[in-house]
Amino acid sequence: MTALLSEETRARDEIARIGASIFSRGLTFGSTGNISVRLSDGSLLMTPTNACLGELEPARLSRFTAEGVHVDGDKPTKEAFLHRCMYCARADAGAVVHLHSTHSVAVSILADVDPADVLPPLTAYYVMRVGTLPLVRYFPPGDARLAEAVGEEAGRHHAVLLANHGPVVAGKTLREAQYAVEELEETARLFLMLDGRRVRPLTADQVAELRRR
Ligand SMILES: O=C(CO)COP(=O)(O)O
Ligand SMILES: [Zn+2]
Repeated sequence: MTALLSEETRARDEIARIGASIFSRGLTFGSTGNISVRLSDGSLLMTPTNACLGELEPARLSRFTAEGVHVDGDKPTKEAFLHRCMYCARADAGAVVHLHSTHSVAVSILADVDPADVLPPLTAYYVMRVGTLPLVRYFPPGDARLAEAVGEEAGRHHAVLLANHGPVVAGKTLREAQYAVEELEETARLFLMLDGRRVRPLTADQVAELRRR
């Protein structure tokens, strides 16, 4: 019990710290975005709805039992079901981060991207931390159909891009999810910067070599 309590306390503090870091660097705005962590007993901590990621209070985070019952904290994010769909499909996921990071959102609005894999393999770190990125078709924020559509991709992909909305990324740890969503955002930025230029993405062999590691 003591070990579990300290695990929970640490997770609450980490959510607030990483939320503040994300917000202070302009990676999401206003009250957009949400973060969750799965504890070792299967219970979930989530950011409350309409909370600013820059000002999270560890004690007010929403907590769900492993069975999905909201037991304490403020009213949870409207994307709670979406986060749960990610965890259901990915047994190894320990955290999920959803942001409205500007360049990723911009790419989610482009008409001519490949919905099976939105961004090209521009850099090794993108391939290592994100890999492939399917576009999930548009549904309103918080809609059960959006969560279901994410759930359909989540078994094969830890990162997805919600059309006209933003990225959702799972990781084994919150750090891992944070680093992956930041890599996605920077790659989206590079992709937009390079628009109209001739580019030399990694070759299929180079991508395959990174995946074997
Ligand atoms: O990004 C958001 C919805 O997609 C923010 O919603 P919440 O404030 O309910 O977490
Ligand atoms: Zn959102």
